[in-house]
Amino acid sequence: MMNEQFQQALSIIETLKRHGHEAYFVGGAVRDYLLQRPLGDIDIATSAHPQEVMSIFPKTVPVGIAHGTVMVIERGVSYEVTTFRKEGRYEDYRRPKEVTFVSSLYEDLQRRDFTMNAIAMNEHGDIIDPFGGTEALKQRMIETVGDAAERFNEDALRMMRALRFVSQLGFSLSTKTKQAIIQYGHLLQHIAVERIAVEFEKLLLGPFMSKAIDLLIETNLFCYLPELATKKRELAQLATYSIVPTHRTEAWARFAFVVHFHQKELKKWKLPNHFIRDVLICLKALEHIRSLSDWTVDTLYEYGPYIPHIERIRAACKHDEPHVHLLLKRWEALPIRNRKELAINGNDLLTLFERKAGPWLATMIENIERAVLHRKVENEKEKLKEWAVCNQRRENNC
Ligand SMILES: Nc1ccn([C@@H]2O[C@H](COP(=O)(O)OP(=O)(O)OP(=O)(O)O)[C@@H](O)[C@H]2O)c(=O)n1
Ligand SMILES: [Mg+2]
Repeated sequence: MMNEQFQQALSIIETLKRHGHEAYFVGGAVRDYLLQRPLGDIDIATSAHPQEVMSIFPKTVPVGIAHGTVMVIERGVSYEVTTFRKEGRYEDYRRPKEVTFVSSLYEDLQRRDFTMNAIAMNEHGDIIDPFGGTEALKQRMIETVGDAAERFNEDALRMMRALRFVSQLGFSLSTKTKQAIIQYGHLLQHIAVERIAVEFEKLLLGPFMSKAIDLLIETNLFCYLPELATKKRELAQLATYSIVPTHRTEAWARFAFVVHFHQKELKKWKLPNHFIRDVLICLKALEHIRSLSDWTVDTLYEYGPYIPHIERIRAACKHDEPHVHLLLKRWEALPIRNRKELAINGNDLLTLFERKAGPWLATMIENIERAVLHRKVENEKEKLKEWAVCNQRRENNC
């Protein structure tokens, strides 16, 4: 029978039905349920209009009223409830500005991207599958609903979605779907970079990333991704890596490292600045950490929280085993993990030397930090004071 997440969501369907509307589970959750994979968000399609949905449920957020979507919150879980619709007028190959609500589930499913995503399930767990989605799941095949050209012209992002599903599920593209991507790949130029980046990130994180990257190359879709048109060879290199990234920072940093992206290129992908900063830290580390022996007391200390990312990327690029656990143990065993753990601070030193703050202070703290890290002195306040005074004398003598 239905799993727990669906059971929880059942009350939403039942409430809608009690008010005389049709309602079904649709989209990725039904697909993943049939594949016995962990479910993401649960989407519900209904004949009720957004205003009706908002009046029926006590807790709702109008997240996309224009597209017919209302978020319903029940017992702390949010569900996207979307009115049966077909896309309206298409502008510039992006999702339409307006939608037309339709009365039947069939028409709603008909406008969805792939057959595996166009399966509905009712409150009894019965499957409604007018486009052969379950068969496609069995065949492990990604196939557009109806005419591929139409589906990709409605929303060109769907071509990226196809490849990210390849990466996540290991499925193949049907011949007609692949041909259409080759033919309409250029439409991706009309899509907001942020939306492309979301799909590309999922592609980078998938267990079948290599297969997806190979298809990105085979279909020439990579030509329409920011800063990648000239990076065919580098992308092909990325496709040879077998380690599945465990984190988005790791995924992007590995990608950036292989295709030689720097700040400028990462900005073109419109990634948030704080995230770019994290990726750049990993890239800097990868320039000099090439083998396990490059992990020294100093590099462990410098990159601390980034060690897992960096080590996994290093290993992936070298077709080597990552030694994350070992390195984290070594990192934890360091006398200090960051400057805040020093048993002495700036104020202590100002008092000790009866001097005004100045550049000398930063140098002094850095010297103490290095000395503690390399076990030249114990991390104890009195010992550090003593060491600081001696250090100062030594400096003055030279
Ligand atoms: N460009 C798009 C985006 C979405 N959909 C439809 O809307 C559903 C929900 O979209 P979304 O949550 O973005 O994707 P999922 O398929 O649910 O994948 P995930 O599990 O990653 O959320 C999809 O299954 C598909 O039926 C579509 O037809 N065209
Ligand atoms: Mg979803």
